[in-house]
Amino acid sequence: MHSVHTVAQLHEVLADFRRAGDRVALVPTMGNLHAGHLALVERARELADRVVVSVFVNPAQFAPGEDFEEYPRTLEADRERLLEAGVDVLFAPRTGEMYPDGVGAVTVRVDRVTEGLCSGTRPDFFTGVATVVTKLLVAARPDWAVFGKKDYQQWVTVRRLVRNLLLDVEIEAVPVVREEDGLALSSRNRYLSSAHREMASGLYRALRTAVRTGENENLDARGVEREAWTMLEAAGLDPEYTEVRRRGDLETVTDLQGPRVLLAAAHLGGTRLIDNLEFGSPDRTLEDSGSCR
Ligand SMILES: Nc1ncnc2c1ncn2[C@@H]1O[C@H](COP(=O)(O)OP(=O)(O)OP(=O)(O)O)[C@@H](O)[C@H]1O
Ligand SMILES: CC(C)(CO)[C@@H](O)C(=O)[O-]
Ligand code: BAL
Repeated sequence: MHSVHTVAQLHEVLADFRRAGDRVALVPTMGNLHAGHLALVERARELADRVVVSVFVNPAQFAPGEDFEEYPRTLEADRERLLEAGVDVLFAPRTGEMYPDGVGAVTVRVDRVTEGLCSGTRPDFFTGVATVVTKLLVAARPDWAVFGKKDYQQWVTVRRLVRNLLLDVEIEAVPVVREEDGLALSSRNRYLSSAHREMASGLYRALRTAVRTGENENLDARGVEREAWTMLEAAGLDPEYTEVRRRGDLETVTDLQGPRVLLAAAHLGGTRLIDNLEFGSPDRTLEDSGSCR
């Protein structure tokens, strides 16, 4: 496995792959790798001849007061896991490499799909993500880039970004990987105390129960959201949002007729958790074509 830290080194390695006719998939991460990330790597290996994983804790997506400093940085352990997983290139740039003229010198802003949901408490988050993902795609020029549906609004944002910047890359999504009790794997789970870790499975339970109740009792979207909110509070979590949107493009909806996703964020102690559950009828056009507003 090549371990590279600069864009010039990355280009050198990629040029060799291209000369051999190999196709490349990129998996962007912030490191502290777990089985969720490895599912992305596995999908990337199915798609492409060569897999590049980036590990970069992107300062632009953290607001002042968020956990940029504390975010777990475990590059040596990450390197070992990627080697075992058969990854070809680990790209771990320093901040100056990604932001030569400083964070904020150039930004990429995606509108509409970034409104509401996680933007409610993290208003600049998706601009930070869109900016760094654009840079990573330009640096690596992959044929595919693979994202997790755990960060659902991020995935939709990236699809809209790629479509509207006319970037020649396919965005591939991987379903949420969960612990046995249903908690979505996330690097931030390690912030949870053991008592809160037990309570954290209440997030996915609330989503499942709310969807089931909505379908059984013919609730509308607002009814499902209220149900999820109540379930979260009953499980001892502090809800930030619970929202039903159209699956795949996050259009706002009032009813449950068609492809839907219930998304939620909730707090436990100082830890913020997000999760989502897709439901309703399948809509291949929304999910496969990258169609966005
Ligand atoms: N449980 C999971 N299932 C599927 N994909 C995941 C999961 N966890 C993370 N990913 C995906 O891995 C990629 C990198 O995510 P990231 O490095 O931020 O990990 P994370 O565990 O989500 O960390 P954080 O706690 O910061 O949100 C993203 O595309 C994200 O959606
Ligand atoms: C996509 C990403 C790597 C951009 O920093 C990050 O938001 C993440 O890990 O989900
Ligand atoms: N997994 C998304 C990155 C973040 O929350 O900062």
